[in-house]
Amino acid sequence: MPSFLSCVAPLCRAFRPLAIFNHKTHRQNPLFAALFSSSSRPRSTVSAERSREVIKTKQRRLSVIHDPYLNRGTGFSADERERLCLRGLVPPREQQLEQQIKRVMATYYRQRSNLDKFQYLSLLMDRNTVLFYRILNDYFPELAPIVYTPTVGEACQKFHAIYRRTRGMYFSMDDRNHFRTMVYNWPRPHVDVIVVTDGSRVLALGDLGCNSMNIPIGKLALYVSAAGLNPLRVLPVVLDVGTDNDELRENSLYLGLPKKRLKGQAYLELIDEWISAIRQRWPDVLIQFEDFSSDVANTLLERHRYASAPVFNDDIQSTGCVAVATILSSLRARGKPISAITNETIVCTGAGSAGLGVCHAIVDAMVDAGSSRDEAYSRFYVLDKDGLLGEGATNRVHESAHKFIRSDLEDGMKLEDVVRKVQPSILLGLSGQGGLFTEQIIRDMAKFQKQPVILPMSNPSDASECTASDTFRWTNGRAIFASGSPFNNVTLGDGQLCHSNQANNVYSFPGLGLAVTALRISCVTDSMFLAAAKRIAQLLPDREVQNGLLFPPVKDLRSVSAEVAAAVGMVAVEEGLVREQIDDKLRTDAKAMHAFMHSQMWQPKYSHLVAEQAV
Ligand SMILES: NC(=O)C1=CN([C@@H]2O[C@H](COP(=O)(O)OP(=O)(O)OC[C@H]3O[C@@H](n4cnc5c(N)ncnc54)[C@H](O)[C@@H]3O)[C@@H](O)[C@H]2O)C=CC1
Ligand SMILES: CC(=O)C(=O)O
Ligand SMILES: [Mg+2]
Repeated sequence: MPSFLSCVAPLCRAFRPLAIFNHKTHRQNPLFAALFSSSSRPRSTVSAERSREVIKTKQRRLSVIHDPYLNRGTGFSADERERLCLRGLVPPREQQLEQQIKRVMATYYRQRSNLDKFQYLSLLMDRNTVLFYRILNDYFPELAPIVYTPTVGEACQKFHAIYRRTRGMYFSMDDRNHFRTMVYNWPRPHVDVIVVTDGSRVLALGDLGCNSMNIPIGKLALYVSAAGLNPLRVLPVVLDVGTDNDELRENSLYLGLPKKRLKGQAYLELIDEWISAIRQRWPDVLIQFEDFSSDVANTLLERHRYASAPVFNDDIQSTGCVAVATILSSLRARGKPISAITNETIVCTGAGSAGLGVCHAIVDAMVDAGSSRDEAYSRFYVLDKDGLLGEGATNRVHESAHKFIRSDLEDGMKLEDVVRKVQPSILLGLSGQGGLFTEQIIRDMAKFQKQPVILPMSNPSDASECTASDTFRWTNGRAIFASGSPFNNVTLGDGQLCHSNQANNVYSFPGLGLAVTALRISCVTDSMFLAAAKRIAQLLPDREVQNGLLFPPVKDLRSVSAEVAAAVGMVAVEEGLVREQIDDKLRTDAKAMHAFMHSQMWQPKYSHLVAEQAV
């Protein structure tokens, strides 16, 4: 029997010329109406109310302690100890979360390296879900660089060497034709978000094959911590389609298939089979494509974004969102209206999926601010490893780069020459090349612009095109700076405090996931990301923005995510993509939507464990 995907995919591909999702056209189309309104979940009306959580369990004794979601370590109450048969299995004195946090953090600080800290936190995550997320929330600015970029990069590189126990699911090319049964091996009935990678481009570290599992795990930890997704309902996935990383493939400790990467039609069919299997068990689940190399990232997004909803690519779309937010906020910092985005001159180094995703998102923002699409494209100068994309670049770049090809400048022109020639207001780094923005280039930027906007967005830290301290020194503190991985703020010799912002997609994807889950949004559209970007750019008062702080610090990510979720939710209502039945107040009142998103967040606290009778 032909699969659902094989039936609808050719029809959906016919709609691809609509590169920017036109929701009105799509809604009027019966095919899309059917796709986006179908659901296997029973409908219930959602309001801002939320009931207090009680967990019922049939488990007893050590199986309670060995289940990280039920385990409270020393924190079981007397009642729980009695009813769940835990007397004598844990030390006698009951402790509160605060005391547990104190002990865990003291041990954390004794870890010698960042990788040791990463491992220690992974073990905690395996042991006690609530304690892990409470600590991640309370110490977010300190711990995020460990569970996420930059340390997660090192943890991926060494995954085969430090592996301890499994988390998430692996679908390998040897499992083809079994995906539909394999999905039922996942023990939890509900999944809201899947982050999936094939490990073909992990940060700027290249092809890490099956070692990439820590990326989906890390991203999902951020979904839980930064937006309150339920940790029981997230699933990290690696598609092991081989690796072209010879060193890994030849290492006997490597845990993926020691085979070369699957390519071409066979690769696309494997992804089709996987998505179809996932949709069969969890029709509504949000699928986030993560760290797919640029040769497949766009193809996969276009193939699945309308055929299998909801799907998005984090590196293309959420990175675009945070870049637009950064630029809009930088306009406020420069004392300009945000509509002045149409006048920016942008040099972007990197024409991969992230670089082009960012450039296309900025084009959309310029069009939204009143520019024509052609005028918007003309504001860009995009470079790849061979220099400026001029007329000779047509054959070497992905078709999504064609609109950015310049006919007025020489193909392959060097970055320093481009900067001198066009005197950009914004310099974007999505090249993965650490140190690409040299002293000369940054000093030139500062010559041409009173407040040059310098955005080295590549990860991890070593791949950053420049550092915060160099940038502020070379511009005498005049630059507006945001990087992909975190840098400390910088105090210059004269005592001036310069803010280092983090332009990372963590500001957007968690909130998007919260909205999609809470409202059962059927399709992720580019207008949702634009609305989120505009919201993020307005979160801080003028006073702070004018001091160079572009958006709230990462410690406030939960409130940022609620704002993002509310913005996404309002767009979804307008576009007719909400499948949950919601009351009228939520449809019309942005404040109610915001309160609702807050109310939907999972909180890391010990809810009451109730012993259910085993049958
Ligand atoms: N801050 C954030 O939230 C995010 C950052 N990124 C980062 O963006 C970077 C790029 O990601 P992808 O586009 O997926 O990678 P990619 O490897 O597909 O693209 C890299 C691009 O940089 C170009 N390049 C290489 N050397 C260059 C040079 N000397 N000058 C100009 N261009 C050069 C390449 O030709 C290619 O076009 C990675 O470091 C990734 O970690 C990606 C997603 C989100
Ligand atoms: C942040 C991210 O998604 C990346 O560097 O790939
Ligand atoms: Mg990524």
